[in-house]
Amino acid sequence: MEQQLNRGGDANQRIARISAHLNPNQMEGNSSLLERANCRAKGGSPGFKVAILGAAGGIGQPLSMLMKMNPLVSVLHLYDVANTPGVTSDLSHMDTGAVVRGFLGPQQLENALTGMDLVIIPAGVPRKPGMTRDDLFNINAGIVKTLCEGIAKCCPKAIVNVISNPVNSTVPIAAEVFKKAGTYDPRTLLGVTMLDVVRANTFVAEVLGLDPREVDVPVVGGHAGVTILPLLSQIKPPCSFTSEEAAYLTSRIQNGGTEVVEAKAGAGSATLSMAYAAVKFADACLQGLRGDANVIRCAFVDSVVTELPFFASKVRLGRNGIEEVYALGPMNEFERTGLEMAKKELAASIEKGVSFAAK
Ligand SMILES: NC(=O)C1=CN([C@@H]2O[C@H](COP(=O)(O)OP(=O)(O)OC[C@H]3O[C@@H](n4cnc5c(N)ncnc54)[C@H](O)[C@@H]3O)[C@@H](O)[C@H]2O)C=CC1
Ligand SMILES: O=C([O-])CC(=O)C(=O)O
Repeated sequence: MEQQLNRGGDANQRIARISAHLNPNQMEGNSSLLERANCRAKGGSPGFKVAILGAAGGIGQPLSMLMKMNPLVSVLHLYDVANTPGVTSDLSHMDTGAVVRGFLGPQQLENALTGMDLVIIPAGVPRKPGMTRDDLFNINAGIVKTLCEGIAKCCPKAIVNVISNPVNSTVPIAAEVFKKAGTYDPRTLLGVTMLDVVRANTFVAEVLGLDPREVDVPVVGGHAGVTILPLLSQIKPPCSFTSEEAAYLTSRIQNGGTEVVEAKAGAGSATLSMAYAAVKFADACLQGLRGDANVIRCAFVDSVVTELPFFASKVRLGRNGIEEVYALGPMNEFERTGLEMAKKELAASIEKGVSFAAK
């Protein structure tokens, strides 16, 4: 008997294990017999530290689960103003490598952010039918501003993925906050437009009768209505479209978000496909940080490819975040007309974000 107990470690280790079982929440500030410092370390498993802000929401929960399954993640911090204990407890039972810790409320924001390599922000309210993304500005602008102030203070070098809408304004707000704090590095701030690419690949594959996994459509501009500009002429594999097909596909891609908002009939906007897209994008950022070559995705970034200060286009991701922002490439007349419409709306949305942050 004694031998068996000894095999299981000394008394302190046994108590620690029992206590861990009694208190699995891994919540910041939870007191129990077990201090986290007493846990047996996981041997410094390689990987990145990722924080999700808004982790208990419609996007946040599936996003947190998918990031818990990501082998590139060693530590996953889940922050929200509500419900993080339950989400953290639940996810902490998954037998994947990432260690999950939960953080609840503004007092715990700094601890949630300290030491992070990548911060993903899906915090904020979603649309209801009849609303535009810009209608979310009044609530979400302040949320993103406060969270970015925390990032500037606690992990100024982290890569930041902004999901909260309206992305066309929240990314400029984040940039202004970082500029004000003296921490702005345009290579590390990315508005997540991956869902537009995911939708474009899916809808184009439907029309062409292809497997969506074989299709790659660049989507440039921004992330709202006409600012979402799919470049069907640059699709891989190369394919041609009739003008009716191009008009149908462009409209469906631009209105994909509204399609989901209407189908959910008041219960929110895209969450599951967004979580999938966010993880696809976050994984690319982590691959870049790891030093993988040729990691290229579309994102809404600080840019000189047009006269606007921000624009979504293809970027190459690397150890410093964005290593290269690609020019838009050749466009047909339909796309050039779309580009002019996109730029007009984008300019106003960017300006709205910049002046909000200046207040
Ligand atoms: N970039 C994109 O492609 C997409 C963006 N979105 C946007 O993502 C945002 C989130 O959408 P859902 O997850 O569906 O909303 P949700 O309402 O289900 O979840 C939002 C979460 O944010 C939390 N939250 C609110 N204020 C916070 C704060 N100050 N700090 C931390 N967390 C806070 C809430 O407690 C909630 O858990 C919305 O703004 C939505 O428009 C949605 C789909 C696609
Ligand atoms: O449409 C919305 O409000 C959410 C969103 O950004 C999207 O699904 O693309």
